[in-house]
Amino acid sequence: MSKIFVDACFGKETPYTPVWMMRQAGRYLPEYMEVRAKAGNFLNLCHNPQMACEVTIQPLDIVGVDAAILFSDILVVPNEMGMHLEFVKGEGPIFKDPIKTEADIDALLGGKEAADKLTYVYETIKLLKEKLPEDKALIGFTGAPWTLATYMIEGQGTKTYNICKKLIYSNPELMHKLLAKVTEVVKHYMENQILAGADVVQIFDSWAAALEKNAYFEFSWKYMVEIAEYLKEKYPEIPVIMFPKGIGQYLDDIYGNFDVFGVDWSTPMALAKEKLGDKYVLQGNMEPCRLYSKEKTTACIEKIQEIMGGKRHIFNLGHGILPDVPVENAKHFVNECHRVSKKA
Ligand SMILES: Cc1c2[nH]c(c1CCC(=O)O)Cc1[nH]c(c(CCC(=O)O)c1C)Cc1[nH]c(c(CCC(=O)O)c1C)Cc1[nH]c(c(C)c1CCC(=O)O)C2
Repeated sequence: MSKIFVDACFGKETPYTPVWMMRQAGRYLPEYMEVRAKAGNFLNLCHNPQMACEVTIQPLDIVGVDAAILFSDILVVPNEMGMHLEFVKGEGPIFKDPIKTEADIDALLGGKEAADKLTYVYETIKLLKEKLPEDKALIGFTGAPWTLATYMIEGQGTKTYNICKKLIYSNPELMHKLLAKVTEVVKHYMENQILAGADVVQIFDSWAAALEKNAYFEFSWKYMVEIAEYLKEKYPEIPVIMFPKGIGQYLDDIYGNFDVFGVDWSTPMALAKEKLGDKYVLQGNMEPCRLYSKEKTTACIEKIQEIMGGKRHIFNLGHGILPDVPVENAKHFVNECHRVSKKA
């Protein structure tokens, strides 16, 4: 049976435009909070395939999205490369011993060896393949090497990226050494997710907008394309989605072999269509805060539909759903995407 989401990723005609939401398995769902409480904490939940499988499926049953995204986190990768990871309440993720020197990079586990340690992720995918309805796609994912490196170097989330930028402008070779090492792990990580059963993969570059244009293409996009091209060469039937957040000013320079370009909420959809719509299927891009109003949600969905015309498009938010959004409004978003795009 063909999956509407996979068809849409390849730009094929579908009965309606499929929709999913970044961060769709998460804290706005009381059912998620229940499972997380049982797990004890967020990382335990990521490490437990049964529970991770359960929360991955929740948004399909509750909100009605067309694809499931594997429940995990981008930071399990540096964690399995040997960095101690903690999620501190109210502060987010913390690496207590951030990368500072070449010796720190050399000490990290690399390549397939590191990727093979993420067994709980592959177990979750295998369970999901048994449980998901045949017509629903499963999206695997990774963080982009640059976004992962920001946490590995800063030790936590950052507003200024000043330690990373100091490295980029004072010792670019060292930054490239780290990025190249993370890239090798991520290639195998994505490959392992595909072999376990992921139907589609997305690369999240959440902190793309931290870099000026030249630096962005040199320190981030190049590595994302390297990963995408590795996967497309071996697994052409698996769509690759790229999501570099906040780089609407750099669209003229986007290149590479991948299928779907994720448009964030700060980039006008019409601009993305003009610059990239012939080359890539576009995904996005409602401002997630519109979910606080059903009216504003409908208005935005109608506008996006008018621009995209139901062709070469996947509905999504322009970044993750926030924890205090009413579930009812998330359902409204999904229903409206289906309503406006349904073909007679
Ligand atoms: C930057 C980043 C991270 N993680 C991720 C990114 C890139 C995507 C993005 O930009 O949103 C990706 C991610 N994180 C999570 C998913 C699951 C799948 C999904 O539903 O999208 C995905 C795809 C679960 C999560 N990852 C996290 C949660 C919240 C943890 C909890 O349950 O308390 C979830 C559901 C925690 C997390 N994880 C991360 C941070 C900064 C935080 C804390 C911030 C916060 O609390 O929102 C790192």
